[in-house]
Amino acid sequence: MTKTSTAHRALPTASAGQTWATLRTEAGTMPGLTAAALAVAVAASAIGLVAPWVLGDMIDNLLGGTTLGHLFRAVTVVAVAAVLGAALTAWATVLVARVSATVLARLRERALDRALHLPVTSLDRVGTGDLLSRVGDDAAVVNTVVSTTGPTLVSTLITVVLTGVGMFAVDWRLGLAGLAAAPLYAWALRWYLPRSGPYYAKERVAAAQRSEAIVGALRGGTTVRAYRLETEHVGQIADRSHTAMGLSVGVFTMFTRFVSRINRAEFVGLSAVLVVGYLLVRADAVTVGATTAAALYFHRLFNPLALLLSEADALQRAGASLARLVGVARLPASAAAGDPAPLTDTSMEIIDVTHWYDDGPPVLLDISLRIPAGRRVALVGASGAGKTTLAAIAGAMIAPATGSVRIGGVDPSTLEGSFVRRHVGIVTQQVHVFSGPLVEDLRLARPEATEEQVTAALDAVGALGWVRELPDGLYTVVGEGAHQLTDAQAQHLALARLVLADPPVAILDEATAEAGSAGARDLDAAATAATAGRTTLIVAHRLTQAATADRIVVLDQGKIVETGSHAELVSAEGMYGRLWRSWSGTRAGVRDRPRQAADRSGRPGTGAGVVPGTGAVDPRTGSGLAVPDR
Ligand SMILES: Nc1ncnc2c1ncn2[C@@H]1O[C@H](COP(=O)(O)OP(=O)(O)OP(=O)(O)O)[C@@H](O)[C@H]1O
Repeated sequence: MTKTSTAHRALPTASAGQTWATLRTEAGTMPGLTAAALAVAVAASAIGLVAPWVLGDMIDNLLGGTTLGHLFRAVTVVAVAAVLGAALTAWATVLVARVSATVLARLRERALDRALHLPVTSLDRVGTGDLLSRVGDDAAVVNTVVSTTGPTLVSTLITVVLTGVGMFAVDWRLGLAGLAAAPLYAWALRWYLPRSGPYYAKERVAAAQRSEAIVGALRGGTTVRAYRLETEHVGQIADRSHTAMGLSVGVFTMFTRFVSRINRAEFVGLSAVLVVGYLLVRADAVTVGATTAAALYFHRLFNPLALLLSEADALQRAGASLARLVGVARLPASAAAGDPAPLTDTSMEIIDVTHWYDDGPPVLLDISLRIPAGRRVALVGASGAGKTTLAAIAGAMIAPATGSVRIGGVDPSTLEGSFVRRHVGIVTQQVHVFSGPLVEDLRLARPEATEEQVTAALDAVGALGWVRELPDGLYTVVGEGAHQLTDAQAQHLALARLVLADPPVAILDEATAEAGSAGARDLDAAATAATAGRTTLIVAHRLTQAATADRIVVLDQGKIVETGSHAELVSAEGMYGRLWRSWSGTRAGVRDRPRQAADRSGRPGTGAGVVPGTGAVDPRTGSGLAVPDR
């Protein structure tokens, strides 16, 4: 069976057509509310046409000699139209805001849902930054437009269209005269848009740099004072403030010039209507009242047009943000099907799996592997050999390009994601510790767990000692801005969560500690305890992790090159045997070496262990594959 690889190089951005289609579909799920919002907005704008019309009519009547009663009726109609128009406008604003806010909220939720269901490797690849900026910054940009100017813009747009129609209804020649302003409006916009975008971007960067200078100086206050750097820092902040201020003034000046161009367009348009009106009145083609109505209609366009034009760049920005949000929201929903049959057999089978990312070369080739229920298999190989990819496929985090996986004889891709998660526990290299009391972090694995059960799980993985020593023990608030845990402690927690969740199948891929260190011994013992009795696939970043497994599978460039028990592989003198001997020889030196700086993923050094191709122990980590500490 061939499946499409689900890894994404970057999160998609929707095209304009797709964005509109998504918005229409979303609005279409609330047909009553959407139709009511549009109808009320159209009625509110249409009622605004009444006053100029009546005033024009009144002027004609005055010129023709009218009665006081006629005049009074006209004034009453204008007053009623004004009150009704105000009420309808307010109502339309509320309805449009309700529709747009609901659509945005749904899009945001959907985008978050799709993002959280992305295959883990894809998420690693695209980075959480892009994702956060889409569901955070982009949604906020759209939200600002939707909640502040959005409803006004919708009614403004309708007003512009209806007023234009109104002008043509009075007299088509007067309508055409009004249109004379259109090129000038377009020209003003063409002048403004290409300048405003970059200017605003520069202004935002300058403002960010100013904040950075201020925050940097405040955070490093002690050092700044200790080295008497106050003057330099104040100078730097002043420089940046000056730049930001200069840009803000520049933005304002540019906007003022833009407004003057709009005013020019208004002047030309109104003059054209009046001149054409004068000529038509002289030729007896229209009345003075009709010309007045047309001029009033045109005047009525001033504010809406100015608003639309001045918000054009905000709209452009909101459009771009919306397309990014919709791009993620349109990702296919996670496959969920089938009635989950209870797992009676907990063996795991990987059948003829070949995998590649995007259009890249295969990173796994024809892998077949069976782990009998309750047994532990270790994956060993150089960095990039495909261990993490195979573990991710085994844990149904990504679908293989070809081939399949069976857990208890069932293909996990045909089961509900939550069902798979209940039966397959995964401990990855990056453990996230959620902010809050430590006990709550552990209860993520089993919300109903009692304090005794949580304590027992910590005890099982040997973490109870250090947890008790924390300022508030189990209730210590951990995570960002609170008590910081080390990488190894975070891994301990992940293993304790595994014990609490108690899945029959476990997949471990951690490379926190350096081989030979006390931390590694603790984590290896913790992993052994946490996986006892479970069908386990462990990505061995240290020889110590592999040696205790029931079976070791050596991967090289995506292929299985050796398999057997530790003893068998050592005596076979293949790749594993060479690594073993090499590592044993350097073990004393490794033990004394200080821990390398963690890389981006929180793993020490390369985290890999084996230098590709050579089969030698990586001199940077000294990890390679594992010798149990004796
Ligand atoms: N999401 C991804 N998109 C594209 N290529 C990827 C992705 N993840 C891994 N790869 C590539 O697939 C190959 C196998 O990577 P994988 O992480 O599975 O190897 P590994 O043996 O686990 O390595 P390490 O020990 O360094 O983690 C590598 O060439 C890697 O660059």
